[in-house]
Amino acid sequence: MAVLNRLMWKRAASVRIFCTKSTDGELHRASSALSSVLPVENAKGKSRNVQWVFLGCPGVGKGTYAARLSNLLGVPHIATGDLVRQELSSRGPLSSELAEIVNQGKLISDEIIIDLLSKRLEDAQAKGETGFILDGFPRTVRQAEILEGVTDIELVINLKLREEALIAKCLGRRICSECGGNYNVACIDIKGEDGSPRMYMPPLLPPPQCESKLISRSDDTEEVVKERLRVYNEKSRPVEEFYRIRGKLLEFDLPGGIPESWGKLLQALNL
Ligand SMILES: Nc1ncnc2c1ncn2[C@@H]1O[C@H](COP(=O)(O)OP(=O)(O)O)[C@@H](O)[C@H]1O
Repeated sequence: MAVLNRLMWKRAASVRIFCTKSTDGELHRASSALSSVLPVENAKGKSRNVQWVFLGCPGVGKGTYAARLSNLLGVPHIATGDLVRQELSSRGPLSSELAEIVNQGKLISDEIIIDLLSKRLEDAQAKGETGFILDGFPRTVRQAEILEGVTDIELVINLKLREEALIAKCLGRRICSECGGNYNVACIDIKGEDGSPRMYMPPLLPPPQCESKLISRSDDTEEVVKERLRVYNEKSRPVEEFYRIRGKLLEFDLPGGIPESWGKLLQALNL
């Protein structure tokens, strides 16, 4: 109970960030909230609760592979993009401000994202979940520094795919508005050129009961996807280097769709 009280108090402090202009002090409060809920047993080797991060451009498939690994290893898959979308659909005080930023393809502030992540980790702690696979966080060097300051990330998997495939994959993405299933209607077939092999990614079509209920994300338009790629190169590419110099980065070039890539990814991860 004392732990919970402490968390609630820290939450109250970090929630105030929503109402005020951000300062380093407030970011510090948010990162304290984050450190108070991150699991520590892992570092002591009590159990194998992986603490992994997925990096990669929009549309590369971070969510797909992180979700599969989360099922396989029994650790929560925490996608900050999902946390942002939940906040948007809650129609809380922040939602219109966040919608504008997300629909322009920009990043939301480090303070807000850390606060959303802290709340999710509090829920994980309450449910007794241990370990995590983070997807979409960290996305700036500042976020990476904060995370590195509060926990020991073991491995960072950097998924890579050619840019023409990334755009087509984002534009083909569909979600079932009823069951939440993720599908992709794009059929990607890029001819091999200059020594690079042909890349074929078949569509991932929905079952008949979902077909009439498919929706697209509002930020998956061509203009916004291009802006998200630009922002990735500017703000998130340096995060790859941050982990590379710390010896934590595993580069993984996706050879094609899920059937072709999944087994190779498991091999690369020694699973
Ligand atoms: N770590 C983060 N820092 C800042 N903004 C974030 C972060 N994670 C998600 N977002 C916001 O949520 C949006 C959707 O995130 P996500 O689903 O991970 O997108 P993508 O498909 O571009 O990887 C991002 O474009 C950004 O506005």
